[in-house]
Amino acid sequence: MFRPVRNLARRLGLRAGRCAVCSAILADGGRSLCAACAQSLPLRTGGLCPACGEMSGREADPPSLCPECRHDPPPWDELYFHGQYAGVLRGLILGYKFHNRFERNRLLAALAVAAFSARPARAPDAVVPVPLHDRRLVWRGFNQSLEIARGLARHVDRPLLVHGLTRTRNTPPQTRFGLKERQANIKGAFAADPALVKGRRLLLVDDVYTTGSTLRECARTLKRAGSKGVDVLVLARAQREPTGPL
Ligand SMILES: O=P(O)(O)OC[C@H]1O[C@H](OP(=O)(O)OP(=O)(O)O)[C@H](O)[C@@H]1O
Repeated sequence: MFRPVRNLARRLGLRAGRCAVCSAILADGGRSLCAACAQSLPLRTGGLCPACGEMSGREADPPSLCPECRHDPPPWDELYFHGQYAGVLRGLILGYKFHNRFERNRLLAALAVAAFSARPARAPDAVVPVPLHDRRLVWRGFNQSLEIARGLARHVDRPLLVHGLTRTRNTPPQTRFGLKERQANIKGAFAADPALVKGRRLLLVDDVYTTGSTLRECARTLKRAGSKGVDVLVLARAQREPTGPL
């Protein structure tokens, strides 16, 4: 297909009938994944720290707090995520964000809903996406976290606070930095609107958690503005490399 037409069709989600991951033709046009790809997107439920999602144990192990979170608990109450930032899930997110695969929108929102619904969850008063700076928004054309948050807000039937948080600095992408630099890069980069968040229990949504610097900064900003409590949800949790870039 002529490339601009193909891209438009993708953006409009008009490639129904094919698996969103491998493009195999689906016998059942209502699904978005073939059986094999659906199997490669399992929900991670064990062998992890429930506070930060660090996956240090075997999957069969019950969740248990990691030493870091015991010593310095994160500024949120609950963390929900679908799976490790690797393999098919990582490919889905990267294609969505950087390779014009906007039609994955609904599938990624569905994975977020599955992560939220997998265990007894407290319904938030409202849902808040991690914002992009206006310049980054123009560059990408959409905010991936807002699109994921939109599906969640619909699922929990609560307001979506698109402007609950704003990004006040156009920070360079976190992917360029290691742990310490990520914390410095994102510090003071957000503002919260007290008129929207004060007194409310919020579900804060992002696509990927690597060091947690972005979510920590956002959660603290929301709490300083009077939020009653913050839970966080990400699609994927990256594992830290023992050495090398994060
Ligand atoms: O847990 P952290 O170490 O803070 O990293 C996670 C953040 O990094 C990515 O954003 P990035 O700033 O790279 O820009 P992007 O949204 O354009 O991907 C991602 O979308 C998260 O917001």
